Amino acid sequence: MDYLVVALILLGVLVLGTIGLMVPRLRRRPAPPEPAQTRPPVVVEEPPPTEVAPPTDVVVPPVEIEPEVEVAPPTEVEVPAPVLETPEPTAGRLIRLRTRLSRSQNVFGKGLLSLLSRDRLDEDVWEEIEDSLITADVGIDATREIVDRLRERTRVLGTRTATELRALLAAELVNALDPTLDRSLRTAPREGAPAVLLVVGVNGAGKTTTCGKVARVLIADGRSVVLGAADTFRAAAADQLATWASRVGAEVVRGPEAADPASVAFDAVRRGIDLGVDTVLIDTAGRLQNKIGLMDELGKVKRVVEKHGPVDETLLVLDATTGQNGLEQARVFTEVVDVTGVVLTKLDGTAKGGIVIAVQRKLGIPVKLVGLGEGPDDLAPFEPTQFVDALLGTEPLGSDA
Ligand SMILES: Nc1nc2c(ncn2[C@@H]2O[C@H](COP(=O)(O)OP(=O)(O)OP(=O)(O)O)[C@@H](O)[C@H]2O)c(=O)[nH]1
Repeated sequence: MDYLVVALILLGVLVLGTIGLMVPRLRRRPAPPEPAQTRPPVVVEEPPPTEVAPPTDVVVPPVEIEPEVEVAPPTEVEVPAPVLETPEPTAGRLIRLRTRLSRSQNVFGKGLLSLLSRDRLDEDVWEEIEDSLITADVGIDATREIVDRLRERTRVLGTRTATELRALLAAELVNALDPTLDRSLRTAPREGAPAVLLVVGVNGAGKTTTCGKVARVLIADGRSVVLGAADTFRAAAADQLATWASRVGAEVVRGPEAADPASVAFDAVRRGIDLGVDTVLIDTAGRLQNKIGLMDELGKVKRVVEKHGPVDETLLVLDATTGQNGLEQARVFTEVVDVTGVVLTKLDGTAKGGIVIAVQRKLGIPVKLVGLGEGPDDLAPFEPTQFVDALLGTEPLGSDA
């Protein structure tokens, strides 16, 4: 019996031992792998108890939901085109500028008319009339002719009233300006090639300004233009020309500083041909020391340009304020190049409008354009009748003004 009890105890110990061995193993197997804890355990301190505020009515502002912004597809940024000026049409410009001309010629005109209003036209009065004309730069020869004719007609016609005398004087002045001369500018293209205009004259006479103004005149009349900056002597001249051109959307051909003027002129004409424009205007330098230098330079410009075709017009720019002295200088140009027309500038700045008559007589070349101010449109086609009327400061008689 004792053996049986001992055996049962042993069996019980064995069973319990086996269970004891199995349980830890079973427990360990399904346990998920513990994350590796490297930090030391954090001790969380309990916050001190806070007083809880009694609940209040919280006004929640309405949430504005922004409408979805439509993002436009990227567009190309448009650079605003430069605002081009619209030059005034040339028709009637002299009439518009008449006030300016009358103002500058006020003394001359008024003086003449008051002489003609005298009761008796004796020798002294005729002498005074002569002096007035000479002072106004009409020139001695032209003055004598004008006064002689006027005296003769007054005598023959028995003219006495101031109005009649004024009309006779105006007629003589117009006659001295030879209204039959062709004053048109040859600016129309020929056989598909642009007309070429050379602009020459002494330094400071207003060549660059005139080129700019003529370009505007042409553009106003519906023509297309290329400008050639062949005044390479004065660097600012090309910039000046470029400014004029940009205002009306014309192109300028310019060379590097001190470039050969002839090569710039040649390139300008070629560009004009390539673009198919109507007219190419070439600004030249005037600062030439002597006739030989002038001949060399202008002669070369002309020769080189003529490789493309003939020069249609050579405009001589003359400063009216330089009077008879300017005329002498101008004559040199006419000996060097074949001048086809005169542009008389700065007539607004002199009381000596009679220079127009002297210029035509001495040079034998028609005045085609007159400059009456620094403004862009202060250039007008020359018209003898309107000019004389403005010169005498009276209302035009029998003109279409
Ligand atoms: N009052 C007045 N000024 C004018 C007129 N024409 C030109 N001028 C002025 O005369 C000055 C000389 O003009 P430019 O065109 O530079 O003369 P330029 O002959 O080209 O001179 P260079 O290039 O030095 O040979 C400028 O200040 C013009 O504004 C005009 O009809 N009236």
